[in-house]
Amino acid sequence: SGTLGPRSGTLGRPGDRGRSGGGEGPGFRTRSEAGLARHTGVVMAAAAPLERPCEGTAVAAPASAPLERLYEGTAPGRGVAAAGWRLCLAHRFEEPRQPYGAGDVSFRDVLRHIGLGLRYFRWWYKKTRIEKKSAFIDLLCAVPLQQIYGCPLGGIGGGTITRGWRGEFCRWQLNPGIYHYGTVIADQFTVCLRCKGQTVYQQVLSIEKPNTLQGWNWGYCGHYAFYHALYPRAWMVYELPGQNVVLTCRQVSPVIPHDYKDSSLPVGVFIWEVENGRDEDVDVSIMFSMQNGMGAKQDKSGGHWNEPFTLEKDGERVAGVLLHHCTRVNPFTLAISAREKAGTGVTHLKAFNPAGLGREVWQDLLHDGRLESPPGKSKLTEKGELTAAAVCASCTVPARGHRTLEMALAWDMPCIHFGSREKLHLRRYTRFFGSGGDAAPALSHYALTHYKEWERKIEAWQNPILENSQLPSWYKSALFNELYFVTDGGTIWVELPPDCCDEDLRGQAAAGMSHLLPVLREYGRFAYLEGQEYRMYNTYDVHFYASFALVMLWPKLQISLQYDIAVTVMNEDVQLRQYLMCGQTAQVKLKNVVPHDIGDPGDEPWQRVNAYLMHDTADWKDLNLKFVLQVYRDYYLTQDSMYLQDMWPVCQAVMESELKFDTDNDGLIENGGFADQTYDAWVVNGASAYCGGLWLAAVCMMCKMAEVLGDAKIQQKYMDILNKGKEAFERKLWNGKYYNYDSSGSDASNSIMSDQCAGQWFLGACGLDQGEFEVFPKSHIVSALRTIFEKNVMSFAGGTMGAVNGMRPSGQPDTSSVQSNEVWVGVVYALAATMIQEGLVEEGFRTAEGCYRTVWEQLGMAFQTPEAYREKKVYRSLAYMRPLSIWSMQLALERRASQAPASTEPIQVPNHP
Ligand SMILES: CC(C)CCC[C@@H](C)[C@H]1CC[C@H]2[C@@H]3CC=C4C[C@@H](O[C@@H]5O[C@H](CO)[C@@H](O)[C@H](O)[C@H]5O)CC[C@]4(C)[C@H]3CC[C@]12C
Repeated sequence: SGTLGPRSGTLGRPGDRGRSGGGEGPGFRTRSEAGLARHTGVVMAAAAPLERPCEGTAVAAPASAPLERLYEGTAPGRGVAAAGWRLCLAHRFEEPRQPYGAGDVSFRDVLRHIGLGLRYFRWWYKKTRIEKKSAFIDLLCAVPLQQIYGCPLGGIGGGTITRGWRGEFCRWQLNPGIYHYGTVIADQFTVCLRCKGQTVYQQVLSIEKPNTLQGWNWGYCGHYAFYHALYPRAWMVYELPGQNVVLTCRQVSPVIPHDYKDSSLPVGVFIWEVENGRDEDVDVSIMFSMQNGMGAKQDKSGGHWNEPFTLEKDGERVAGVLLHHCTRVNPFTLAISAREKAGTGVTHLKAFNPAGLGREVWQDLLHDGRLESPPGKSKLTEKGELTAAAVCASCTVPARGHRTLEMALAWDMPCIHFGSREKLHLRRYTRFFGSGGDAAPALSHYALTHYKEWERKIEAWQNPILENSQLPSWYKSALFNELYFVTDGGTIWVELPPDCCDEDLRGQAAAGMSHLLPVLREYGRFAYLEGQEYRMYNTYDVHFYASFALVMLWPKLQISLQYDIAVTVMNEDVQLRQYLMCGQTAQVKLKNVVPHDIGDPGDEPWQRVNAYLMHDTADWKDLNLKFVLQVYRDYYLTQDSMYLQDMWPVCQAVMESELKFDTDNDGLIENGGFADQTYDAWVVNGASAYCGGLWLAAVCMMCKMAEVLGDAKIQQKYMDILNKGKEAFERKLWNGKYYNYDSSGSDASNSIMSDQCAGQWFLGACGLDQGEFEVFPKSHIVSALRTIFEKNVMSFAGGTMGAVNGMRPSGQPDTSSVQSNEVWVGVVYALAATMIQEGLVEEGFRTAEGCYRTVWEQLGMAFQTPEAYREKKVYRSLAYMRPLSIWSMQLALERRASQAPASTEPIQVPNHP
């Protein structure tokens, strides 16, 4: 009976009926048909989707973690990482969260924001309904939550294609910064097994049962497979029920710290490890099928076509199909391919109709485990017509043996236009692969011949952390998996044109930033969105948190980004517009202030900054300070003195602008009585823990930078301010346990803000937190952090959801604004880092763990970590930049490790108080 059952020992147990999903053979309708085929060697094709419910009586779960509970396989897969985010393909996330909407706003908040609501609606209507453009934040059409996402494919800035954890190709960012959400059903891997010249099993490796391509055998039983993500790699392990064959697909993207070439490539590689547990040889084929397009309406716009290709170079041969997607704006070519080598044959089908039954493809593969295709190019698609292609890699796996098949997906969209279509930009990878639009074969070849090197580098980077037994497993998953946003944050990485004639840049270079042009020429321009739903590039108040990932892993990109910000500081945009929060009219951008963002991909980023029009951010208190803090932090970590020298005048200019916010001349800035900082719907009045703390830290760093640069006059100026400001800060805000939210004396001014130590966070990260540089008394910082841990963390949701932004001293979340009772994941990771810096290591881990478990395990928001969630019901802004701040935890840990004698004890998580 052995070959048809999932495996010996499970076959025939109660509740097993129908559980084998697609395991009964190549499109067999019933077990008796399968049995007949087995005995007679007759193979039948699937005609219609087979109703094989794979639910049944639950059996003892081999895995303990909740996300793996439903896994019924026993195979560990081949080479799967130990740490990471793992779940069974049959898993379902139970908690149905909603995007924050008007219905979630309390009556008090409705009254508070009625003006904004009306102004926003008027603006939104004009933008989306009259101008037919999309809104940079669409509050009225939030992206619905889909608990499906897994690791994205692709390097940095060349676009990304996200695969879901069930293997689907479902999130597309090929047009820069613009997301298309949709699973393309034709994009699949299909396995065909043949023994002694007969096909014995053919199955789409998907648990879907779609209503197209119904001639394919869908509905693989998710209980026999699991997904494991450890960005930039992911594994899918499939036990083929009844076949004694295990497939492990390892997905690799070139995301390699300190690498500025391969990390820019728009490619992903799939390495299929096939383990044959049988006593006979098996011929195994993996077919990779793909639609020409991303499932959007342009797929039917006509004029698309496919063609086969082979490329042999340095004795390595790659074969596949190019899918030319010929849109008017941002045309691109997709390439699916496989590596040909001794014992591995590659065949293809250059075109099929993905909207039909797909029988011709299925039967073709079923027949001999290969694909046949007429020679030459396909014809152009007609309007309304879709086309797809497939490539198939085949080999013989000896009895009890193992073989590897290597496949790749590449996409080549070298020249891009943003929404305004004013300027043509060349992506970073074009400097290595050209901008002619014909690079897909070379990209595929390069990916398939270099992925081993990429993996060696990825392992050399990740292993010291993964092998550190002191670190909890969830942290290892969080640290690497949150990094997805560096590529999948609508990220773009473009070249500065060689003949750059941008007057603004030239002016700045002449005005003293001697390394501006060399840096931008060598490393290009980098930008990522505030969030996939908050479509603004390099939102600076948020990047402040996320920048740790960039400066630690790709420091040159952080430096390049900072140069871009420095240029915008010097520029102005005199156009007037109305701001939505308060309704006042003011200039888009003032000179000598840091912008909120460098623009909307729907417009012309870099050219027109400040896409954000909720507030006039020239009056925000945090942006200028965050520039100064990053400049010194970057210098401290990179020791790049040219950068420091170039940024110094800019730091002085923004600090001069900031000084006007010290209205009472006590050395401490005051907030303006509106939400004038990153918490842009949480009003602050007078001196505040958050902005006041950032201010003192920035003043301290000005002193330090002046010292490094030998500018005694400026050093003295800022020393004087610092001494006065420190005294004012303690006097106005310290209450004996923590720093009050603000000094306004309002009902909520003594709220406990989770982010009150943000200034100390940066000081500590730069080693400026002790001795002559101690800005905040150590004992006060530790007391504040302990209070936050006790109140914002442990008294909120039982200590299981991270830290709420604002907590009343009574232990109730602060509901004085729509943001004070939210948890901001990126703020929580930053808080955890601050705790670690200050020696509250266990508290730090406990705090951060709540967010990881909530987002990744409870809410099913993997690879789309939101900006915020509340204790119940709602979240806000999926796939957000700020959580990259988790890398500051790593910096804090590394700093501690370099200072303390080594310990082998795992980090203990404290119990509830
Ligand atoms: C009259 C209506 C029925 C009542 C309507 C109330 C709503 C208008 C408001 C309730 C909640 C408000 C939103 C809260 C958060 C926002 C985010 C902000 O953008 C970015 O936010 C980051 C903080 O999360 C910040 O750090 C970044 O710098 C910002 O780029 C934009 C405003 C808003 C969407 C805000 C808008 C109004 C409400 C929906």
